[in-house]
Parts: sequence; C-alpha cells; structure tokens
Amino acid sequence: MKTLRDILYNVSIQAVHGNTDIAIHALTTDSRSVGSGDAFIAVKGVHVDGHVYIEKAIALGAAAVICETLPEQLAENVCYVQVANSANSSGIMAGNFYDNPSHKIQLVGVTGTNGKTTIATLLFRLFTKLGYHCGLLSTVQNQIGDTVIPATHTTPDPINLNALLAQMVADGCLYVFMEVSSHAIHQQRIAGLKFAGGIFSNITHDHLDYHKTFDEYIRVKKSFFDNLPTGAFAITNLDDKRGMVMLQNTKAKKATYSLRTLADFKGKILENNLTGLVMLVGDTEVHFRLIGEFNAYNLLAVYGAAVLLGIDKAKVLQALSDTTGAEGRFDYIISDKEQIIAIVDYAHTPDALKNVLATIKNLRKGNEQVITVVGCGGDRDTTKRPVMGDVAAENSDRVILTSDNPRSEDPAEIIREMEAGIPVHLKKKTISITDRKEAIKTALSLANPEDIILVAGKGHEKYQEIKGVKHHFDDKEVLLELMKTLEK
Ligand SMILES: CC(=O)N[C@H]1[C@@H](OP(=O)(O)OP(=O)(O)OC[C@H]2O[C@@H](n3ccc(=O)[nH]c3=O)[C@H](O)[C@@H]2O)O[C@H](CO)[C@@H](O)[C@@H]1O[C@H](C)C(=O)N[C@@H](C)C(=O)N[C@H](CCC(=O)O)C(=O)O
Ligand SMILES: Nc1ncnc2c1ncn2[C@@H]1O[C@H](COP(=O)(O)OP(=O)(O)OP(=O)(O)O)[C@@H](O)[C@H]1O
Ligand SMILES: N[C@H](CCC[C@H](N)C(=O)O)C(=O)O
Ligand SMILES: [Mg+2]
Repeated sequence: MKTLRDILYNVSIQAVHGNTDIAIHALTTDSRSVGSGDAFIAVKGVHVDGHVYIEKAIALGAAAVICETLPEQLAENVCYVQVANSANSSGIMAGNFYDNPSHKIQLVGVTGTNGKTTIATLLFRLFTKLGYHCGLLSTVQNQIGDTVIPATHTTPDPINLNALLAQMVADGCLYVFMEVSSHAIHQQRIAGLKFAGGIFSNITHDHLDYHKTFDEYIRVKKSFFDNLPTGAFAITNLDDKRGMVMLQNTKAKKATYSLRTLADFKGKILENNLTGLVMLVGDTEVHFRLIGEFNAYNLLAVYGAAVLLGIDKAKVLQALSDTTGAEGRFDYIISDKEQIIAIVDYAHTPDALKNVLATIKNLRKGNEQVITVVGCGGDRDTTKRPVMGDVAAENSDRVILTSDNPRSEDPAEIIREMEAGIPVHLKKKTISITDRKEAIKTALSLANPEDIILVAGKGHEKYQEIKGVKHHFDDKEVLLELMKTLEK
C-alpha cells in the first residue's frame, strides 16, 4: 500500500499539518464514497465546493484531507495537506496512486468539437487489427482489448481514469487512445498524464454554457497542446481556422493534415457515396468504409497519428481501408419495400449537423426528400438551439423538431428555442413533436420511396434522460421497429 508521502510526489504543496507517513487505502473527491483510511480531496466544483464536505469525510474515516483552504478547526489523527489547486493535485495524486500508468504505455489524446470518438475508435480498431493490444476511452464505451467497460463520461475523472489506465497496463496494452473533452481539460481530469501524442480535429460552436466565450473554449483546448511534452507529437487540421493556433506554443513535434493545402498528411477526395470514400492519401488511392467529407478528415488524422507512432504507411492504409467507424455515427438502414434510407447520427452541434446534411445532399441521386428529426439536449449550451433549428431547416425538405435528452428542462421550451432560429419562410416545412418516437414515426409516414431520413443528436445513446431518469431509448431500434410495423 502507498503512503500519503508517496502519493503527494510532484504535488505543489503549500502546507502540511500532520504525518504524511500514513498508508492510504483509496483516493476520492466525493465525501459520499469515503471509507476508513482514505484520502479525501476537496475540489471546488461547478455546483458546490467540496471543502464543505471535509468534516463529513473525516466522520466517515478519512485519514487525510487535501484542500486549498484549511478548515478553522483541525481534527486530530488526520493529516491536512494544503495545495495550490486541488483539482490539479487530484490528477497528479491519482497518477502516483496507480504507479503512473500513462508513463508505461503510448497514450494518445484526441481533442476537438467533433470527431473525437470517431478518431479514437478508428485508432483503437486500426492498432488492434495491426496486432497490438490496445485500450480505448471514449464517449460510447471504454475498452481493454475485447473487454467493454461502460463509459459515464467522454473523459473520466482523474481517479477512475488512472484506475482504468492501470488496468490497461496490467492487461498488457501497448497503446491507449482516449478522447480529451474540453470539460476534462478545464477540470484538470488529465493532470499528470504523460501523452505520446495529441490530435486536434476542429473547433466550432458548442459548450458555451460552460466556457462562456468562444475564445475561452479555444484557450482551454489549446492548453492541452501547450502541455504536451517534448518527445510527443501534436497533429492538427490545417483546414480548420484555429488549427495552427492550437500548436503555436507546444513543445511537441508538430505535424499537419489537410484536404485543401500542402500538409504533412495530404488527402484528396475522389469519390464520396454510400459505399464509402475513395481518397488519394499522399499518392496512394485508397477506398474507405466511412462516409462523408468530415470522415475524410477523421481518416487523415488517424493515418497521420499512426505514421507518427512509427507504423509503416502502406500497412496503415491497408488496415484502415477496411476499418468501420464508431457506433451511431452515420449509421444507416434501408427499408425493404420502399428503400427509404434512415440515418442515425450523433450530430449534436450546428457544425456536425451541417456536415451530415451536406453529406446527405451529396448522396442524393434525384429528387429524394431529406427529412430531419432533431432536438437539443437540456442543461447544455442554449445558444446552439436556434442555430441547429436553422441549420436543419436550411438543409432539409422537412424538419421534425423533437426532444433529445431534456434532462431537468421542459422539452417544449427547448423546442421553442430551436423554432426561434428558423426563418419565417422555412417555418412551413417544420413541425414540432415532443415525443421522440412519435417524431420518428411521423418522419417515416411522411417519407416517399427512396427518401432519406436523418435522426440526429443521440447516435449510440441507449437512453433518453428526463428529469434525472434515464429511460431506455435507441434511435436505431425505434427505426427498425417502426419500419417493420409500417412495412416501409
Ligand atoms: C459540469 C461538469 O462537467 N461537472 C463535472 C464535475 O462536477 P461538478 O463540478 O458539478 O461537481 P459538484 O457537484 O459541484 O461537486 C464539487 C465537488 O464536491 C464533491 N461533493 C459533492 C457533494 C457531496 O455530498 N460531497 C462531495 O464531496 C464532488 O464529488 C465534487 O468533487 O465533476 C464531476 C467529477 O469529475 C463530473 O462527474 C461532473 O460531470 C457532470 C456529471 C457532467 O455531466 N459533465 C459533462 C458536461 C461532461 O463532463 N461532458 C464531457 C463531454 C463534453 C463534450 O465534449 O461533448 C465529458 O468529458 O464527459
Ligand atoms: N471531423 C468532423 N468534423 C465535423 N463533424 C464531425 C466530424 N466527425 C464527426 N462529425 C459529426 O459529429 C458527430 C459526433 O462525432 P464524434 O462522436 O466522433 O464526435 P465527438 O467529438 O466524440 O463528440 P462528443 O463531444 O460528444 O464526444 C458525428 O455523428 C458527425 O455528425
Ligand atoms: N458529450 C455531449 C453529448 C451531447 C449529446 C446529446 N444527445 C445531448 O444530450 O445533449 C454533451 O454532454 O454535451
Ligand atoms: Mg465523443
């Protein structure tokens, strides 16, 4: 068992009251899960300040308290460690507690507004195909080889994150691919991790409820690259307006990918249809199973990262050609009788929705209608709602606005906010149906043979969260069931 002294290695300590030569059973930032002999780290959160729970943690048996502000009364037999930043300390301490697993593997982080899950999953599947034992930390799920571990966050909290990485090391993983969300960077969930590489996909409108301004959102994402070590690589999307800014201050080895200009990893789309993409990558023509220009970017990012990790270019392209994308991303079914194409996609930002609808537009052969079913999540950025309403209406023939995960909010109010962004002349093609299943059913009944239905926003999700309760809901399952009953 580790001592508190071991666990505090590299933590920026301001004061210590008590003995650090004590064994620590577990680390936690949540007083509700404190057990005897644990260290409780008091973190200031979005809703409450963890410092409020110090006494409660001690009552439950905490042997050590790590905090930014010391309580007025100090309990006997408890070691208090005052630190500059508790959130940052929790990352470093979690690393020490689990023997710094990130130092024993090649850890690659993917950040950006859209594409993280796709890129991380493609890398995991590619390296697995190439014969390596790998780990994956993603929105859809975490994976150690074939073993699936459910994910609660895109990027787990630092204690669970290091515990998972330690499990991956123990299981013999050589490479781990993880999503790095902007929330995770800001909340220091990745503090103390050693990355072998970082990938930037793009930055567009999202999460302004949390980061407040777009500049702050950019700054947070950039700080991931600022903190990469010298030996790592950092690869960016040259076609994104902020692509170069991201790497401005990094110590890592810089690399670029692009579909439009000269770059270290240059691609060109030759064909783009429902069977996939044909691309020129460098001077090699390759067929990929993913669909749409946005996936051409994801594939280039994966290709570049794999080559930077030392894999032979030809081997990468051969294996990547046959690799499929993540669940719920441009996942389509075609009805038997009427050949209606229904696409389930996780587009939950204006840019993602725009890209998916542009891809669908390219797939149309004739006068097929595009019918979009879309909602916006509750307790998330409200400013993206009118924009998503507008994007849907501008780029579809019919729009059915519906609920996503309303969480604590009134779904009808969220829909009203989406409606507010739709220009008057486009209102007539829009209807609003709060019940998501009814909305999908209506889309199917409006569809003529060979029309295309997009059900956006929830992708792989198997639930709909309403007032704190997660009800089973699966867009693809609903589509399949309704197609059968309506015999489309
Ligand atoms: C807004 C946000 O990101 N919140 C995260 C944050 O919680 P918080 O700041 O609200 O915590 P809090 O309730 O204020 O509590 C502060 C501290 O007091 C402690 N506490 C609290 C109560 C108590 O009785 N005792 C106690 O000790 C808490 O454990 C915590 O350490 O820290 C928690 C622990 O790490 C996270 O679980 C939680 O994620 C919430 C559930 C969440 O929904 N987050 C989403 C927005 C998120 O992180 N999403 C990104 C992906 C986004 C994207 O890119 O699309 C992700 O990485 O998943
Ligand atoms: N490179 C890209 N550029 C723009 N849009 C993309 C890109 N890749 C995927 N998308 C769109 O964004 C949606 C989400 O993709 P993905 O799950 O890979 O992103 P993410 O960054 O992991 O999202 P999250 O923030 O929820 O974790 C996809 O369903 C697709 O509509
Ligand atoms: N990682 C994103 C997922 C959004 C998915 C969408 N279905 C929603 O619930 O808003 C978030 O937490 O903002
Ligand atoms: Mg994701």
